[in-house]
Amino acid sequence: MNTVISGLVASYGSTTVLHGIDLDLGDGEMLAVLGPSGCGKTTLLRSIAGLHRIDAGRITSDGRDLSVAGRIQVPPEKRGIGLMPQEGGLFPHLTVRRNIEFGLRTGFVRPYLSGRAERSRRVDEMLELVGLPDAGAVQPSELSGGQQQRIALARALAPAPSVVLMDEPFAALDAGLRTSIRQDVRELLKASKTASILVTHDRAEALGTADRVVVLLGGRCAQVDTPRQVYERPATPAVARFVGDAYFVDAVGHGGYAETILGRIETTTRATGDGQVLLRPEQLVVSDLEDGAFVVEHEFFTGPESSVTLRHSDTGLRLRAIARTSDRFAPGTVVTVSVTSPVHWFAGSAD
Ligand SMILES: Nc1ncnc2c1ncn2[C@@H]1O[C@H](COP(=O)(O)OP(=O)(O)OP(=O)(O)O)[C@@H](O)[C@H]1O
Repeated sequence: MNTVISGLVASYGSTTVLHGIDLDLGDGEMLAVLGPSGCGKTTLLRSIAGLHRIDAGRITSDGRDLSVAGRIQVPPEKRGIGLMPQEGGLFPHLTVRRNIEFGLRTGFVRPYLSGRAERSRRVDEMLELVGLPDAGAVQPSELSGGQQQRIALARALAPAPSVVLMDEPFAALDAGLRTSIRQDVRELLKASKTASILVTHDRAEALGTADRVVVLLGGRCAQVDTPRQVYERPATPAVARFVGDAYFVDAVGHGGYAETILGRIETTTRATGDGQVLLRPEQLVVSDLEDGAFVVEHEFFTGPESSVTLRHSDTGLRLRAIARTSDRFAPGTVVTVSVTSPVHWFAGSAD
């Protein structure tokens, strides 16, 4: 186990922001911390980096204490942790080579990287790793946003940290570039076997990039799990809502299925008694049948697919479904809604 956080409590003055976080980060693992604005994501990163003094709990790396509340506070530059801030934070007046070297001159330096020739070789190695072998002599301003992020990663990785912390590193990039650069960054971190924590409030970024996702709600870990588990088997209704569009429908469980106003639906876990099922838009299929129980309210064309909002005629329940753009659903059309895959079950009420 690489980095272990136990019982971490962090505050600003008398306001507690993190209320007892337990987390572990395995060797080479990529963890995404996903949560709404103000839930404490940056505070968690700053605590791990040693930039924020914790009030209770402990942070260790490879068995070494980095922070123990009230007793030990290893300074940031001695933690063996690399930081990749939002928008890269490259020094504009230094060449790319000098930017990467900067991390090798300050802070924790591995003995094998302490000589001048070794440092120079390491910079070349890092430029090669991030796919920009000839960029050493240029100024950061001559590079695109995506290239600057690669250099920021090269700088963070140069001292061979055991962990790299990334705070919304792709926020300033446009949508298309974001998707490709985050996969590049993931591959680079995996290639160098470096563990990492990515802070984001972008669901797709967290679910599509990390090995495990930490859903942080109100300064507490609501769930720590693989992206698929977090999405398909959320621990609580609040997690379900945060990681995707979620609709809850009253149901009565009968073992492997539940009875609902949409009919009998298979459940992923054993369902008994009163509860609710979680429906995601992509699980719903809309069919144009005159005896259906739903009415189309709106149809939004988004290019590859259409988003159809629906209302149950008797109960007023509203759902959103994803439909093929070749199927047209005009407002007012009477339709049936069926569920294509097993659904997640919550015992009791989801509210
Ligand atoms: N220096 C500070 N002094 C006082 N309160 C702070 C300070 N920094 C953050 N906070 C408060 O602590 C809480 C958590 O902040 P934090 O920046 O960790 O959240 P976040 O999840 O990273 O938010 P965002 O996604 O908006 O960056 C917020 O309520 C914020 O207002």
